[in-house]
Amino acid sequence: MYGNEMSIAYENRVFNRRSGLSGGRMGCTLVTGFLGSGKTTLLKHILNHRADLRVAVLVNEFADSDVDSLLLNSTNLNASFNLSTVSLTHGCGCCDVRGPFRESLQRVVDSKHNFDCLLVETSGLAEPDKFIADLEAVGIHLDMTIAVVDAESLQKILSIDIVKLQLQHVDLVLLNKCDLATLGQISDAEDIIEELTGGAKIVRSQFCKVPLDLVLDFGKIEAQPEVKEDVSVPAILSHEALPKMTFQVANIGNTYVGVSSYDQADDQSAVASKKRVSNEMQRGSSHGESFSSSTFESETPLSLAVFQSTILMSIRSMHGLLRAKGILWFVEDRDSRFVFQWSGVKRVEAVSGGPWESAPKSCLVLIGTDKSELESIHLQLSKLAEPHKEIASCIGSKESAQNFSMKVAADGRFKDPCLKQESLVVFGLKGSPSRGIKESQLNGALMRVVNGKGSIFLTAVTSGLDYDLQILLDEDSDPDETWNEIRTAAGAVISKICKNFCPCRSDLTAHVH
Ligand SMILES: Nc1nc2c(ncn2[C@@H]2O[C@H](COP(=O)(O)OP(=O)(O)OP(=O)(O)O)[C@@H](O)[C@H]2O)c(=O)[nH]1
Repeated sequence: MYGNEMSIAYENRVFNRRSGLSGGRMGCTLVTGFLGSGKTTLLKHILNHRADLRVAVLVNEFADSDVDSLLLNSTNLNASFNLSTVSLTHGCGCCDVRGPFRESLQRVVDSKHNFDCLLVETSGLAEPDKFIADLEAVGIHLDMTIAVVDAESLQKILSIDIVKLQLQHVDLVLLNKCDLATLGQISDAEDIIEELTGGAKIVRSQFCKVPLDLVLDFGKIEAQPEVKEDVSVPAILSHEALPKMTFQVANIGNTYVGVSSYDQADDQSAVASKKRVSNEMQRGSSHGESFSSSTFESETPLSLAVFQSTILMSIRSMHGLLRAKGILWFVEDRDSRFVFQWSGVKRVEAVSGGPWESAPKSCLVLIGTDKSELESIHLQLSKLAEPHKEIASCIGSKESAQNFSMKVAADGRFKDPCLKQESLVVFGLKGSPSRGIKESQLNGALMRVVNGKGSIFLTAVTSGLDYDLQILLDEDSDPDETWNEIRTAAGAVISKICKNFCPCRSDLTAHVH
């Protein structure tokens, strides 16, 4: 825990609780912000640094899959807190006042855990105001509403009405992803936010790393009496958002494909507030009249080679795609569970944090404005996941991979590369922990820069402090071109990170080179 993350008010609260002083209403921090801005990242940051604070978390998801719970790894998280996880399905916090959202809130209030505070992550397409009545109804006090904003992409998404609505009644704006944005983008975003919020506090952040007393109102967290832990009560409730209309379901072997969407014209059961959001979207969006989400699930591993050469290419060419996220299982690296993220200005990440803890499967959610684009990706994914495709899928090129490895090995800024599965090269820039440069910073940034250009798809595998990148050289890959692109991107990343994080830049640059 960082020294400055806990305020005196927090310490007082812990002291009071330990002294058995009873308290009043539970406080809530409502986290809003457009799709992919960094809301879950903020939640993870708070949970990782919460010390002994009893935090209940409620996640409201637009898609009909419980993917945020997977990405938050809530089962593990709760296990480490000695708590159980409950996933809630159906209903919507922002549209159904008597639905599961209020029930979940009531469960948090009634919980024997005596939570100190509640965090609610709204879906990236929800209006935060809609949650307030429910909080009040169950006796939870709204301490603050925080909007997380992607500094790099704010200007591009301003035409979407919900982006502006989400900024209307907030107390604090985390201007996030400042590592990706230029100084010009950051200051333009600050001007826009100031105008839209009427002067809310704005704090710049990278990966939402901010002191906890900025985002939790410790002053208002009342002292709660200590109680015996009841592990049957959840700390993290993953709450799926909108009742969906399924318009296509295919069943191929063990692969289940469902496309669902929220479409006002189709969904007569939508309640008034949801309809209003949709109508406002219609007016504000240049694409179609509503948002759609599609969920792909497969218990057959996908070919990484085909995924990068066809699916990713198609995804990149989609005009209406706003967000993609999920867990991927690849034939070429069966042991790794890749978390796939597509957000903001076509930023793509696929990071594996370790092996599978349950039966491997892929689950990918796409959210966008063009239903037909989503359907088309669906079809491609379902073909890719057909069991007989698995054998034919290893189409990497050993020769190209060896050629590429030799080039990496000759560049002193990189660690020694190795080959995995013949055509999969594992490589990465060297970090320098003693000088404050982490492998994860360098290689994470390198992955984002290279993947952002669109012709190469890097995945990352992490273990402890190690952060390796993987590239699959397929039959069409030109090792020289590939290496040139990665080498150039590496130079840019090193220079930016050295410039941002260390005053004695020349020293660090010399070391890394
Ligand atoms: N480079 C960079 N990436 C970030 C930062 N904050 C978050 N991300 C990445 O952005 C992606 C989306 O972050 P999430 O926290 O899942 O965003 P979200 O708002 O919860 O997304 P939805 O729930 O789908 O609306 C992930 O790949 C994060 O790792 C940041 O400050 N810099």
